[in-house]
Amino acid sequence: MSEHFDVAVLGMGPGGEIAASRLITAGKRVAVFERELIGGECAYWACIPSKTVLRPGEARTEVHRAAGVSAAELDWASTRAYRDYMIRGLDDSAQVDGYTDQGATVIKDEARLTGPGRIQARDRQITAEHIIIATGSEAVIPPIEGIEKITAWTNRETYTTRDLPRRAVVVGGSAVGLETATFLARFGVQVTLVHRGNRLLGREDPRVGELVHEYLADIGVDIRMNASAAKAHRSGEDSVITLEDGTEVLADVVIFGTGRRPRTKGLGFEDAGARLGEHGEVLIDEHARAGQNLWAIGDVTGVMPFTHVAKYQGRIAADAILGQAHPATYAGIPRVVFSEPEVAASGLTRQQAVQRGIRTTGTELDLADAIARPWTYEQNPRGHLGLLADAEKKVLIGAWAIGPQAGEWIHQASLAIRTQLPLEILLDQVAQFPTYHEAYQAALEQLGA
Ligand SMILES: Cc1cc2nc3c(=O)[nH]c(=O)nc-3n(C[C@H](O)[C@H](O)[C@H](O)COP(=O)(O)OP(=O)(O)OC[C@H]3O[C@@H](n4cnc5c(N)ncnc54)[C@H](O)[C@@H]3O)c2cc1C
Ligand SMILES: NC(=O)c1ccc[n+]([C@@H]2O[C@H](COP(=O)([O-])OP(=O)(O)OC[C@H]3O[C@@H](n4cnc5c(N)ncnc54)[C@H](O)[C@@H]3O)[C@@H](O)[C@H]2O)c1
Repeated sequence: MSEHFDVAVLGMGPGGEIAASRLITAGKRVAVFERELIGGECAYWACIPSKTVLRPGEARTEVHRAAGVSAAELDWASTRAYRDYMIRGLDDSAQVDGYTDQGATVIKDEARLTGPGRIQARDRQITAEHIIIATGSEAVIPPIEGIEKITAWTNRETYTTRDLPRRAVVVGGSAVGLETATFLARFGVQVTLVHRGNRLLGREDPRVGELVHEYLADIGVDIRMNASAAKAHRSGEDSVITLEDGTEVLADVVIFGTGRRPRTKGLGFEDAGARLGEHGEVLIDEHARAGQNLWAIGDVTGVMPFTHVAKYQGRIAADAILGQAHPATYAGIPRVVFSEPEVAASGLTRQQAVQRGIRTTGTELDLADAIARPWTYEQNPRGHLGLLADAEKKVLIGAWAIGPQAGEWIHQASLAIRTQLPLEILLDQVAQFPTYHEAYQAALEQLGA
């Protein structure tokens, strides 16, 4: 006999958690399914451990760069201990109890859909009026001949490792690759970064890639551009990657930051009415609807694979189920890479704007030339801000920033892009002196806003 619920949530990463919590609070009868750990990739193997282990290196850099303070040393054993605390020792029993106490039915098993409104988890049959698919994504390792012979890690092994390797090859020059290279290099690991594109962070403005390249090279990362990992073999203790031009790079471990794929295979989503896109993602409308009473949120949708987007879509879907539908809009959502210093972007790149036929004006500001905060913050100050405006509508359409805490101060641009705030209002904003936010006024004046 099957059990019936108002809503079933498949996958309890950040997207599933937000949706489930909202629905439980609204009094719905909710069943949640999780095949691994409640909290998902983000909480145990991705955002949380990576940002936790990046922070000591960042703090040490700040100590070294601030005038009048010295002697900061990194300690892997205590960093690891704090990381393990932050990832709850890979134990989600408190989360299971928490949801159970709130009245949800927690099923720690893999679920698959067997038809509209029907779910199976092991031998348990469940029906639900609404189903939310929140099954996330999984790391992709490119098909490389000989890969089985080497020590190959993804983010999972990297961010739960007990011991640091002495030498690492990091494959992929996007968010995972850059954050991983920064973390390891800061802890004294000899890092070679192999990237097949001609610039790092290839989806961002080319200037961002250039600046990131300089900063990463400065901390000792050996960067190989236009280089694709073609073959792999083991030589004694070494894992060896042969690049397409025949060059060999060797290390104790090869870490892949080569993208992720939506987790949809074999889960019966199409039988329940969902349509999958060319990368296997569940296609959704602006309410996160994937079919009749079927919803999808987070990485599985392939819309913007970030935790803040998974959480946003969780709110969108839950509100639609609760009869308070409001459409999602993805304009101006920030994209931050927690390298050193941080890289942040929002809205369109110039290339994307041109493709949409927008006439643009843009500017780039070296923060040290324009504002005081970088100088009071550190010696030899770092930081740039780039702004892109629609020349006809006179609104901001894109922004990028590199500098200490850029992930915090990008939000001013995010809000302006999202709300299409007129440039003249933005220019009339008065930022606290001396802060990084002052860069916006300087850049807007340079832009001739
Ligand atoms: C190294 C790394 C660092 C990152 N850092 C950041 C960051 O700093 N900021 C940021 O915004 N994003 C970051 N991301 C991206 C972020 O991790 C994802 O966007 C986010 O986890 C997506 O959330 P989700 O809920 O869609 O899926 P997930 O977190 O992937 O969770 C999905 C859950 O569903 C479960 N599941 C899957 N299939 C089933 C099934 N059939 N039945 C039951 N359960 C199932 C899984 O076990 C998992 O727990 C990072 C990613 C990586 C790899
Ligand atoms: N701070 C954050 O918000 C954050 C941090 C990490 C990851 N993430 C998210 O996680 C997802 C995965 O990130 P990612 O960096 O793994 O994926 P990605 O898809 O952004 O980038 C993968 C990179 O690997 C390169 N690559 C692929 N195969 C290669 C090969 N054989 N040799 C050399 N280079 C190769 C690609 O050209 C690409 O640049 C992204 O969507 C990202 O947004 C977010």
